[in-house]
Amino acid sequence: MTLTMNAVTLNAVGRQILPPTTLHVPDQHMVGLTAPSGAGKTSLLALAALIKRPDTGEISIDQIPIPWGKGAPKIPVSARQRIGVLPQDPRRFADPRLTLAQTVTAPLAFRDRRSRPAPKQYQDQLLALADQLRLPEKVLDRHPSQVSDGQLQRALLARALSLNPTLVLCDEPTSALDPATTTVIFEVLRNKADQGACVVVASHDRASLAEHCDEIVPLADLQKGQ
Ligand SMILES: Nc1ncnc2c1ncn2[C@@H]1O[C@H](COP(=O)(O)OP(=O)(O)OP(=O)(O)O)[C@@H](O)[C@H]1O
Repeated sequence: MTLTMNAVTLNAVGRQILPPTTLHVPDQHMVGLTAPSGAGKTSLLALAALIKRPDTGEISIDQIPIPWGKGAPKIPVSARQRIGVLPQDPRRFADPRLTLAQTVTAPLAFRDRRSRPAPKQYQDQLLALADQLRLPEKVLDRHPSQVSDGQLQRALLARALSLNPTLVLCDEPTSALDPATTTVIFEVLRNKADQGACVVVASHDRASLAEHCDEIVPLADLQKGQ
């Protein structure tokens, strides 16, 4: 999958919180995005994830522009399911009522129109994802409050990868994590890119970005000359 964002902007409460920004990420490519706090990287990722719509500008996936605005067709669920998102702040995002096994397999259950979590039905995928992210099997039956930040973050990345997305977007995936967990997460993302996905990682961890990404792009550079 390729992602192109052409001069996208985003407004909130009457002011522009993301100035015109242009980003192109080809497939098999992993881009590290850096920016000072509050500069708009979470906003940019929300646009790329098709969670928010840009106020101006255009987003294309595989060179096909996403239609927005009045009368535009709804973005199909199948298109959204090709996008895996790891949000900032796992503690806020994770549902405290679900076990890690239920959390990881939730997108599979949703895809199959199940009304409730069914991790037993997806045992093979669950164990493969847990193995990939070095998530011990014994923690899968625990709830978020019973696991470490690193284990929770790895479970949320497993969840983001559960439908084998071709676009992977991560917002500060390793902030406050130990070096071993950081390495696991970056290696898994690198593997996804090597297998053909387009990966965008916003992070302050320059050393990890330099080690694993194809390029590091400061957000300010995406806003020059627009
Ligand atoms: N819903 C909102 N209403 C008003 N302002 C907002 C809203 N969401 C974000 N902002 C503002 O927009 C700007 C960009 O926010 P964003 O979360 O995208 O930045 P960020 O680069 O991800 O920051 P951080 O690294 O601190 O998470 C910030 O100045 C923020 O205060």
